Amino acid sequence: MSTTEQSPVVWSPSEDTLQSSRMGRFKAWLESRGFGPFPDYHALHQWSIDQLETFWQAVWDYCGLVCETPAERVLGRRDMPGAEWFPGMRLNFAANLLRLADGDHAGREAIVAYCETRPVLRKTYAELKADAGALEAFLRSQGIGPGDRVAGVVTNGYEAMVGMLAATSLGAIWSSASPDFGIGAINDRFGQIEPAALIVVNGYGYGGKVFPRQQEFAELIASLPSLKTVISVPQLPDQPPVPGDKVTLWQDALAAGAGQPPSFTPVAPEHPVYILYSSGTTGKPKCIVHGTAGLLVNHAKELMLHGDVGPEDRFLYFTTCGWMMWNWQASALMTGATVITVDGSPGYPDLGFLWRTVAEERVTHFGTSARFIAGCRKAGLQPARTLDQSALRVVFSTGSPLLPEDYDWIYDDGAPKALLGSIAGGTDICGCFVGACPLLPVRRGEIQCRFLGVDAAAYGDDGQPVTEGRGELVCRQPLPSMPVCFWADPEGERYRDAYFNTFPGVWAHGDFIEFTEHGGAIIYGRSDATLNPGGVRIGTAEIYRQVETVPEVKDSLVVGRQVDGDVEVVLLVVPAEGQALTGELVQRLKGRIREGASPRHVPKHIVEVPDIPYTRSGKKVELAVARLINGSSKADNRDALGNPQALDLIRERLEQAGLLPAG
Ligand SMILES: CC(=O)CC(=O)O
Repeated sequence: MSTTEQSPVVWSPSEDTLQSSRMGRFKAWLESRGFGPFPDYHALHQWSIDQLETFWQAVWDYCGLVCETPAERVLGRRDMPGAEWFPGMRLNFAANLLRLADGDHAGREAIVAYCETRPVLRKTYAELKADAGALEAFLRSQGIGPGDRVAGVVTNGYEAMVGMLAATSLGAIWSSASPDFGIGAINDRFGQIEPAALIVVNGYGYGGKVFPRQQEFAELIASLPSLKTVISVPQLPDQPPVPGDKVTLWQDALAAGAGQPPSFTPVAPEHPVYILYSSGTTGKPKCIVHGTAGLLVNHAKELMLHGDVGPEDRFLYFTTCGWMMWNWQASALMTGATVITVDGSPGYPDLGFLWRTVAEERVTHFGTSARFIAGCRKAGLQPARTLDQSALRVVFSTGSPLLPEDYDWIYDDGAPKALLGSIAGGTDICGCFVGACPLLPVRRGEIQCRFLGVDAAAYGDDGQPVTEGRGELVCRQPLPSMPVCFWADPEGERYRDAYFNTFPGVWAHGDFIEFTEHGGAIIYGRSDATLNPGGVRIGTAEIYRQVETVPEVKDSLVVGRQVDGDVEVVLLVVPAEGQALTGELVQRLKGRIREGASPRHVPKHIVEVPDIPYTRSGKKVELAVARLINGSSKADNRDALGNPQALDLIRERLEQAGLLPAG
């Protein structure tokens, strides 16, 4: 079957969208300047990678980004790693995020913050800017300056946004973690970057429960001697603040700086704006440093052009401050949209909560994870039938590959009128290589396109492009949001090792991908987790696609077990509520995998387990289970996992099944 038959069109842009979406207008704007003509999106994409410098300057100009001193050119050095973007420019990140905060837009809602422990908070652009200025003034009074790290242990709410804007306005570097991280996990991150300031909540709410954390956070403060000042956020309003002599209350910090506007201190284009972290499942997380201009221009392209987000829109991405989607969400401010933040459990009080919020808040762009969409499908939710979704135009999904059945769910019961934008990239680029486009149809099971300015391809092991079929996702030309460096990696060795060792001079992302005949993409999982039974490379998502649409299966994880120089496929299954892995279900799963994928994919062993381990940003940790089953001596960093006890239970079950190596 061709991919056209496998991937029918499930959504098409209207004539109006083709003309009036920002992407449509950008295309027309370029054509009116003598570029093109571009008969379709793919022609525009080709031009964007052929004329990389003209393209990125056009994004900068069209999106209305601001700088104090323009760049001498778009690209200095072109090498990867080490490409030099916008040399000579001086700019400020927060000034760009707040570029529409004055004039007519000042009174518009900038942030609507939903929180399990406090009432909904609504703040205008004028208020957000004023609070960012006040907090910046307080930070400065504490001796915080450009290049210092300001760390946040915060929930996805108003204070996180104000903290980030205050820090980046003064030229400091923002880095955040979620307060449900263990102290060890936070220390693994912030201990490396030595923050000068910390903004920390006194606890948080999740799933209807309250988690006070003052004592643990006091220990965290004691373990970070670099701190000059700490600001305690009253996330649990009835609870005491985080104790300590460096601590100022949030409201006192704002009062101290009240009336001072943000300075919007100009910095160089490569000046770090964010430090993000790899998941760190073995050893300490890598500290990934993102530069100001590159991240900004790439987010402008992704949000305004690919996402079609603008000043009239209402944008909700469900995330925590420990995931790069938080930084992505924050950049929606530069579009002038209202950002609706939600902190707490996506399933509290029930799975319908986010969908109801989308309807009540007239959200135009709703972002979530593939896991959440699959959960809604499995729970039989039908938001499209019961809620007013007339405002909703785009649903974004990321975190893991979105199954074809989840496209069906969105278009039957979820949000049938919306463009379903499956987007993929990651922390490494704080953005996407492939994703949504308002000018293209959505095909079942396919990501719509390569993003503009992204020279993505699938490479075979020989370092040549694969024209048909699967390969390593690579990027052959510099992308502005590739990291400027890793923290504390002066020779750039860890950075090169992470992305440029497989194919010198070419970014290898670590995803196993196929580009389709429509110019779309399908991701089959992480390339380091691919299975090789009989020497044939299989992506883990190929098996999840078959297994996770069986109603009796709640969750699953697949790994390769090395036996006598070959690989056996081992599938772990968490049965749905009230179900068990019976002999009949095992046979049905095998049959389904054989038919839907191939006989090669059929697992040799299928084992029932109570839970699947996930990273803190919601990704299955296949490699930790692979290490376990293959007796690897590499130690797991349990702090990196959201539910480390799942690994212990899997160890027990694998042992009972005789699948662990002796000794
Ligand atoms: C955009 C992404 O790729 C986000 C993620 O999965 O981490």
